[in-house]
Amino acid sequence: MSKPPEPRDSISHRYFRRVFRWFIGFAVLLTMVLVAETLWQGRDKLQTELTVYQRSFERSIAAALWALDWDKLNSIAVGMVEIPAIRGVRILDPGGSSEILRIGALPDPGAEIRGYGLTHRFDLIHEEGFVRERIGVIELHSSFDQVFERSQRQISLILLLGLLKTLVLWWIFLTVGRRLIAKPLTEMVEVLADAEPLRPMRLSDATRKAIDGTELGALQVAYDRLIERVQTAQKALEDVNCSLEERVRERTLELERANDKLEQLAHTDPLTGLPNRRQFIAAAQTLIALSRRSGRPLVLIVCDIDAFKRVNDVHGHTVGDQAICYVADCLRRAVREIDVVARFGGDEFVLLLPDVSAAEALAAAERVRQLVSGSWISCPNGERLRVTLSLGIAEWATGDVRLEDLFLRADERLYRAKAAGRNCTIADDTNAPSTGDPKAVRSAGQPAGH
Ligand SMILES: Nc1nc2c(ncn2[C@@H]2O[C@H](COP(=O)(O)OP(=O)(O)OP(=O)(O)O)[C@@H](O)[C@H]2O)c(=O)[nH]1
Repeated sequence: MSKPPEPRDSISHRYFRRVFRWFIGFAVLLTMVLVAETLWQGRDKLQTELTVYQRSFERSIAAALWALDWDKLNSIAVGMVEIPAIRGVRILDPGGSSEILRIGALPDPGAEIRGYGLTHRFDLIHEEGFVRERIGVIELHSSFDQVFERSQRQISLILLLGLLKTLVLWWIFLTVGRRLIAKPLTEMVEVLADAEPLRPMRLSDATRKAIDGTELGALQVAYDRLIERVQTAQKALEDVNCSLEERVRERTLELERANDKLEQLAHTDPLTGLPNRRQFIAAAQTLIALSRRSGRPLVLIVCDIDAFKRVNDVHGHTVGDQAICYVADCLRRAVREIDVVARFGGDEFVLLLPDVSAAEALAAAERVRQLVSGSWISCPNGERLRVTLSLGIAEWATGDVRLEDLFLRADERLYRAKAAGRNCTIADDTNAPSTGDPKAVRSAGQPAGH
């Protein structure tokens, strides 16, 4: 199980850090606007309050000024300055240039900030009947502290709510972002890190639900489809592999069969199915070696179809082949299982008989000769063809070294059998052909096939 790569940062953190940088900037700006608006409203309220005080005091001040009652004027002004909204009172002459009375904190004449609602100035009017006369100008001064004092609660509330709003929003964004983005992504990474190769992404139900219909959901579906395609391609590859393996197996079998056939052909005579010269020599070497080791007898019989050239000439090669097969069949039937029978070439056959005495070998040779001559071959023209064999026998002797030594003696006896008139067997160096079958001696002077 491989450990998933550790991310350097959380995507939700990074994403929301960036979002909040902008969000906080905007929230601060908005809060500043709200604070400014609140201060502006505070200034308006102060203005209204000063107007209310103007209405309350203007008559008594105007009366005291008309009567030039300085004590009363002074006590009214002192009383006014005790009101929290009024920091200072100044009474000017009707032209508004010379100061008549000054109580409380007042800005220097040049430093007055008019238009900000901190100084409320109005005329003092004396009315008598229908006569209205301006007898002076009065200024009520306030300060920004008053505005702040009046707006303090509201501003604190705005700042507190702004902070709370930002924190709550930050928390909501992080929680939702973690649930919808960071957690599914982490699970995807872990699932992929632990997944078996070529298996679809197995996510929990909660995560599947959370990413359903989103880019992450699409990513998971795309991954699963990719795996499906890879699986299909892999299956196709396996099929191709299987069929290739099957074809290779078939080809190997065919080759093995062909090799067996070749092997068989290399050792078998194709016409008769008997072992050929090559296989006979190999078998003979083994039997000779066994015989030499055990000291048990081993006999070679060489046979040749008599006047076979004439068979070919008179009856054609097909009948000649038929005759060869007939003789091969007789040989097969006449010998034991352990004996080796082979077609040595042309119309010449050989038999190798282990563990037989000279007499038994001669009997076997005679059995073969009689079997061959005892029946006939049906020719296509309806004629009956009888073939005979001449045979030479030689027994492995103590002075023999090679197979050729045995062959020399057997061949020489075969020639003598031919010379003795054919259809007979010669088993020794006397000139007498085998007389086991009187017919053999009788037919010796006549050519085969007649
Ligand atoms: N039909 C056929 N003829 C073959 C085959 N192999 C060799 N021959 C013929 O067999 C004949 C062998 O003749 P020889 O053994 O020399 O002489 P022969 O006529 O048998 O006379 P003797 O051996 O003296 O009795 C030749 O004419 C070859 O052409 C074969 O596979 N089929």
